[in-house]
Amino acid sequence: MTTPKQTSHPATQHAFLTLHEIIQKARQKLNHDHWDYIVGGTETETTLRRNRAALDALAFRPRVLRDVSHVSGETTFLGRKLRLPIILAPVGSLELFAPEAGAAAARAAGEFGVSHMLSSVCEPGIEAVQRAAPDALRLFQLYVHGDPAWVDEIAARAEAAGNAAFCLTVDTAHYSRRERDLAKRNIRRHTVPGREHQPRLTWKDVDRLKSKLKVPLILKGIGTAEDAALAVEHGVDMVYVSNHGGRQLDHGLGSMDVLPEVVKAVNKRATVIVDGGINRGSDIVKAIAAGADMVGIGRMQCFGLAADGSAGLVRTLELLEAEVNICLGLLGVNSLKELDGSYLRATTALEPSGALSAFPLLSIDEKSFY
Ligand SMILES: Cc1cc2nc3c(=O)[nH]c(=O)nc-3n(C[C@H](O)[C@H](O)[C@H](O)COP(=O)(O)O)c2cc1C
Repeated sequence: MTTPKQTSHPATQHAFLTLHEIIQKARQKLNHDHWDYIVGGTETETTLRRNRAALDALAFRPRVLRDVSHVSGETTFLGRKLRLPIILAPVGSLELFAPEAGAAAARAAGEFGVSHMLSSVCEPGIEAVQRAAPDALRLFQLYVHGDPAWVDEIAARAEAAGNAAFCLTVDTAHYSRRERDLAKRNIRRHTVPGREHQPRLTWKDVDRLKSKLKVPLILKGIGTAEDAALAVEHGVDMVYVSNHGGRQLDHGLGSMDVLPEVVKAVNKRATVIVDGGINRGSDIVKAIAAGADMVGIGRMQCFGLAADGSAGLVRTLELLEAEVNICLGLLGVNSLKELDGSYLRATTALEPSGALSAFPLLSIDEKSFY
């Protein structure tokens, strides 16, 4: 197996030898409000748990004796070579618990070699993130909080700042009831000015945006084959399967249960991205084997940043890379390209699934309410 490049400081490597330790450190550093903001979902948190349940219900079918001495999780995305098929998913309000917020995340992405998608509700904003990480593969995600002229102005700024793709999040027509936040009166995000534009969006807005953009258009929050097919018909370049990490519609399917129908409907006419519960290298491998081109990482990104800023996030990515490479080698392949559905089999999950069930060595009570 090729030795993965190590880019974090030896002290950071020594401090975090497992992803468990990253999360444990994040828990120690975060106050209860910020912890619950990150780990929480909507109402019963069923969609959130189903994201993990769908991953946990897939087992691998390994092949052996195939010379796996040159394993690599590399891929090409938007014309750039990446070390892993990862988009650091858009996360709003990162500044609450990570001082440099989107700038720290973009810098980590550039330093390690993955892509970063900045949320329109994340500090320090488009131009400052460009200055912080000019060479990183940067993408931009928008919540529509204004009229078409407002959207066009932001799209033009995102393009001028070198963002390689523009993403519209479409699973937030209404802001959900996230009860961990509500019960603690942590409700700043529930009352954003201009939010009334979001429920009015239709496919006509997608057509309008597509006709204006010079960079590829991504729709984030696709949850059915029907909408995936519509997206392709409307010229969307990338279909992003997501339920917002279980933070929007409750009682939805896990993203990995939706992925196969979307892959089939898209039929290679667009790039397919998936997120939701992807916390481990083996989860990344499962998603790619099931037909995704790229995966989004939400909460793991938050934990890495909370644990140790940009360095903590680079370390998180290194650990994910180690897990991906070992998983690929043990499956009998040297690259992601060799994966397909034959490496997966449906099974039953062993543990009750939850935001932290990929980390059984932790003894953090996910359900406790502070
Ligand atoms: C704290 C937090 C804030 C988020 N903010 C945004 C956002 O601003 N825009 C967006 O499209 N998705 C947002 N998401 C959803 C993520 O982009 C992503 O879809 C989700 O986190 C993936 O699931 P995971 O956290 O299990 O990896 C947020 C998620 C979290 C955890």
